[in-house]
Amino acid sequence: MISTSTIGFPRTGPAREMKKALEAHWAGTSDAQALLSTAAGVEAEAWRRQADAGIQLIAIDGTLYDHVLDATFQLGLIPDRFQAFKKSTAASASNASNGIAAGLPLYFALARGAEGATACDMSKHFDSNYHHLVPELDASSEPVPDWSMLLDRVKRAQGVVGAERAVPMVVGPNTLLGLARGSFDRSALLPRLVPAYAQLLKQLAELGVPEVQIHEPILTLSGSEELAADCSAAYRELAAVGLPINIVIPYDDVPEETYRWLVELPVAAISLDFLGVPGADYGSCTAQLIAKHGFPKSKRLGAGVIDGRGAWADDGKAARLVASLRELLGADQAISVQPSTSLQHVPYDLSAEPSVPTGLSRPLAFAAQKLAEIVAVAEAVQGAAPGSIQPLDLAAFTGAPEGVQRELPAELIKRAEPYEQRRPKQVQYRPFPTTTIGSFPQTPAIRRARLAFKKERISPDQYRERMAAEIGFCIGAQEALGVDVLVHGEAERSDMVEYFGLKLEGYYFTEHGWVQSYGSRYVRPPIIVGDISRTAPMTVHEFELAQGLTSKPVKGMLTGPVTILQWSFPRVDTTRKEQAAQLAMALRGEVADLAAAGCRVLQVDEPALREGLPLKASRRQAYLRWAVDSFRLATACAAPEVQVVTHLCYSDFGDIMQAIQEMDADVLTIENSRSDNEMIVALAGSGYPRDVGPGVYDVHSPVVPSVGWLADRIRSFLEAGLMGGDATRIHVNPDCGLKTRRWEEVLPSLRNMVAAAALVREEVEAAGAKKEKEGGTKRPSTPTKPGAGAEARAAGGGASTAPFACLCCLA
Ligand SMILES: CN1c2c(nc(N)[nH]c2=O)NC[C@@H]1CNc1ccc(C(=O)N[C@@H](CCC(=O)N[C@@H](CCC(=O)N[C@@H](CCC(=O)O)C(=O)O)C(=O)O)C(=O)O)cc1
Ligand SMILES: N[C@@H](CCS)C(=O)O
Ligand SMILES: [Zn+2]
Repeated sequence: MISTSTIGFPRTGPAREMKKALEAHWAGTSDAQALLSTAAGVEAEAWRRQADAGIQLIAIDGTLYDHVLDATFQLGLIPDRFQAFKKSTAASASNASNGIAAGLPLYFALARGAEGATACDMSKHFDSNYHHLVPELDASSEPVPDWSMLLDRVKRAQGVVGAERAVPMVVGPNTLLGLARGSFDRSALLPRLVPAYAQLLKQLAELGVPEVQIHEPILTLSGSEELAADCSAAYRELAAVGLPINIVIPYDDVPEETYRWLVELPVAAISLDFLGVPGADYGSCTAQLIAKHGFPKSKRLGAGVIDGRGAWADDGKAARLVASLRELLGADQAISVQPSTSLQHVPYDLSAEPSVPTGLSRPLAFAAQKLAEIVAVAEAVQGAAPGSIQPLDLAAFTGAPEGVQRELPAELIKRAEPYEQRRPKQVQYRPFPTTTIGSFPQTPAIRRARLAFKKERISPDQYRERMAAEIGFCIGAQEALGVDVLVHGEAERSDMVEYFGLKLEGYYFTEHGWVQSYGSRYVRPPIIVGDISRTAPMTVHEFELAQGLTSKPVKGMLTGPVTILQWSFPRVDTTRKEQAAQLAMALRGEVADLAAAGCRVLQVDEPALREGLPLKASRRQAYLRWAVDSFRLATACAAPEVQVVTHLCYSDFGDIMQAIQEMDADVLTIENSRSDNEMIVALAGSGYPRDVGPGVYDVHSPVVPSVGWLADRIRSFLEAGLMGGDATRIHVNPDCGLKTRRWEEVLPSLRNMVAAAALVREEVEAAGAKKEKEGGTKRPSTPTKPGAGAEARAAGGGASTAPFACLCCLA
């Protein structure tokens, strides 16, 4: 009764075929049919690999961009602003032989935005570094399902692996609603979605699939216990179709109360995550839940025991776990061995790596290797020899445990002076100072140069010169645009985490270990294999080059310890907390070196701070404590005069406002533009007392925002009451880095951003002057808290023309 199954596989292709095909299609160099044909090839290759590995029930995965978008799109839940695309899709579908191809302009408009329609918001998928597109719903949302994409995929899969092994997968209705934004009543909308899913199940049954996987990770969240009645009703209706359902719940254990009713659902199989987050200091409670409450004999237990999102091989634990489940539930209990999450979170195949250091090739496992592990575990347990899988001695290759930074030293996490005292000593700004988040376009030329350097076709000196030229160009461009606080552009960083991993001791790097981050954007997470330390400065050279070219402040630019950890594959022999502390100590050295090199504004990005938040409310405080303390450990050595900026993006931060304040940064730049000022309202509402740079435009869209549109955004910050209307404390910047954009988009976008800031600045100053004239009231842009003295002096000396008043001007 032990079988094998998957619940998702990398959708990238072994050699990033999907990325290349998508980018060619968007660039207009390949048509829809070429894109669909590449996608079909990539999908077939993935299914074939799973079949060849011996997996019995193969999840029929695949997407052109994002699987959550696929569900929203096929349910026809299209926001009104895309009406024009909807109509043109309908028109071309009626003429075209291939309706899927005809739908692509609308599909990609939802994903990437288009003229007149901003893209759907993008958000972290649970606590992973994958990003889904957020469904937008309202009370009147009515599905208009067309499941052609999925049905077409299933038919193709049946041709590859046989009808008996091809298991379709779809994001479930509870999860879709749980991830959606908008004003709607979940209980009212669910019954409207369910018939659309039932229609899919009927069509799948007609195709002769053995079962369907309905992915419901939303059931891992605290609060899911309240879904009992709605979810049970929905699954009763779906089960009535007669197609066996496997409800798949990855990313964490389910809350105990949820487990109680989950096992009663009329489904054929329940797939649970037995592992949770790799390296977390808390474990998954799934095995305990089963031990305590049992598991119904009538259903198959999908045992997610192979780590779907860690890079390490199973160490024998999986077989032991399955064997113990079998002992508990009986040898007649149907159990399927499978990954804890979709394997989309790990690279495709370790054997593609040209050089894996000795001692690592056995313990590491990517998607292809994990398939073999699934089969080996099932065979071992079936053959009653779970011990045949040898445990690994992790300490043997991860270095001496004595080197581990176990605690965060309390005396090192406080800055020398409190915020109120140090902020007046830092760089002061005119109203609406403009800046960017760090990266500028990673052009094909930059990537080619890096490749040439790696392949030793150019010397280290030539590569350094190339990067220096990029920095020069970048500084020149920002000067010409009139940006106030400059950045060096991050040309030398292939990725903001990979770069630091490469410079730090304790990491292993892959050459082909790509993992999809969103759409056509992939990352190569470095793998932590030992204790982490810094052996030399990592960013000082580039900072000095850039600062040497301008008198405006250039931001020192670092990635924070939590983000480096979160976007690496962590060790599993020590906790994440300990690894974050090691990273923080290494970064602390860099902060000191940057400050010594004259850095006045230091940005430490923590976009993954929220991503690392445990899904269960009860586990959050402990995480936030060490996460915030790690950031402080890295930054607290900065002198009071150094302005510490942090940047957060890719998440909603409403529920960690307190932690954000505790980071003790002087300036917070935060993604904002896709979420309708939600963050601004939250910040204004909480009376956040420090400088804020809310993103004014979406960096994921190729659309160049107009001056008028940007000015409205900036005005809306004042209207929301941000910083009490003190415009010198409201920084104007894009949502995130510009590395994915082209200069042709960046230059006009930034030009418009600077112009919009100037426009609203003039308005604010004119309004202030008028008020002053009328009643001698204070100018709205005059700060009343820290920085007031500096601003007053700067204003006296012509604040509206000076880009900023720096420390030396104030001396
Ligand atoms: C901020 N984000 C990040 C996340 N995670 C990270 N680890 N890093 C992040 O920055 N998570 C949240 C968000 C997600 N956002 C993004 C945004 C952009 C990307 C991205 O652009 N990824 C690139 C990666 C490309 C890359 O690193 N390339 C390497 C190798 C160069 C290369 O591929 N060379 C080619 C030949 C090139 C040629 O001839 O033109 C080759 O080897 O074949 C490099 O630059 O050195 C992407 O393009 O996908 C990711 C996440
Ligand atoms: N400094 C980084 C932050 C990304 S979250 C960048 O600009 O790309
Ligand atoms: Zn960002």
